[in-house]
Amino acid sequence: MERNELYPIFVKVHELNVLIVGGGNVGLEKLSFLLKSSPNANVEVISIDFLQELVDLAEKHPTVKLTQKAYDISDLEKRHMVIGCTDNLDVNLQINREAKAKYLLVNIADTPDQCDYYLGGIVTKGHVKIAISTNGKSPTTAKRIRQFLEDVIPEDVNEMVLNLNEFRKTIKGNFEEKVEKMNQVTRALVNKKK
Ligand SMILES: C[C@@]1(CC(=O)O)C2=NC(=C\c3[nH]c(c(CCC(=O)O)c3CC(=O)O)Cc3[nH]c(c(CC(=O)O)c3CCC(=O)O)/C=C3\N/C(=C\2)[C@@H](CCC(=O)O)[C@]3(C)CC(=O)O)/[C@H]1CCC(=O)O
Ligand SMILES: NC(=O)c1ccc[n+]([C@@H]2O[C@H](COP(=O)([O-])OP(=O)(O)OC[C@H]3O[C@@H](n4cnc5c(N)ncnc54)[C@H](O)[C@@H]3O)[C@@H](O)[C@H]2O)c1
Repeated sequence: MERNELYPIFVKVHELNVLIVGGGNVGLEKLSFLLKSSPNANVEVISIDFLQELVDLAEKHPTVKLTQKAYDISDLEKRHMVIGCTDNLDVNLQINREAKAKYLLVNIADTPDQCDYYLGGIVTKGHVKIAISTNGKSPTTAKRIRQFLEDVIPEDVNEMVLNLNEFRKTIKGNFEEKVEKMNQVTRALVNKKK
């Protein structure tokens, strides 16, 4: 069977510069998911025209900038990541090519073979964040697993994180002793009831 070789990372998009090219339905979907998880993401959306819904969403997020123009290579200056989602295949291919030449991470929405990275389904419970990918095989499955986990993971998992964060500051000893202590107090979570 083909392996999933993707390596997930959690990116500080509020400290990076993200470019989205294309302000239509797909641009709106990608921007919505990005802002849902990262409301202060630094994003510029460049597009010939914009869906009104996308304009309304951008107005609620001061770190989102909209620029009305056709894409050209200069738009890739000072970016860390790029998402291309125009309705012009040639432009999307051009974005992919030009971004790759600059060693930028590029995603051409809904086009797995043109992506250096995929956007995933995301579950957020306070400080706990879980990202889901099906290796690009079934976004619908990623969405359903996201909905399932949102339902079954309790909201107060965040309390555990905060409590353990406090507790860990009180433990004395070397690194091994601390790890042992943290494992001791959380053991009940994984020991199944007999
Ligand atoms: C997770 C999520 C995040 C997000 O969008 O931010 C996401 N797609 C979502 C939903 C969704 N997208 C589509 C449908 C319609 C049903 C369907 O086709 O299944 C639905 C479901 C719905 O809307 O109900 C259309 C679609 N998408 C892709 C293709 C091409 C293909 O599959 O080959 C097609 C067909 C286009 C066509 O037919 O022309 C490809 C990609 N979509 C990905 C991410 C990446 C892989 C993620 C992974 O590894 O699993 C990848 C590879 C690239 C990328 O875009 O990053 C978000 C759910 C968020 C959530 O709800 O939590
Ligand atoms: N809508 C969907 O649910 C869906 C699903 C799967 C695939 N797709 C595909 O994804 C692509 C985008 O779909 P969409 O629904 O977002 O299209 P759309 O027409 O709603 O939006 C495309 C956007 O790209 C912009 N654009 C076009 N050329 C540009 C350029 N040179 N520079 C900058 N901006 C430019 C347009 O101004 C427009 O805002 C299409 O190829 C479509 O076939 C769409």
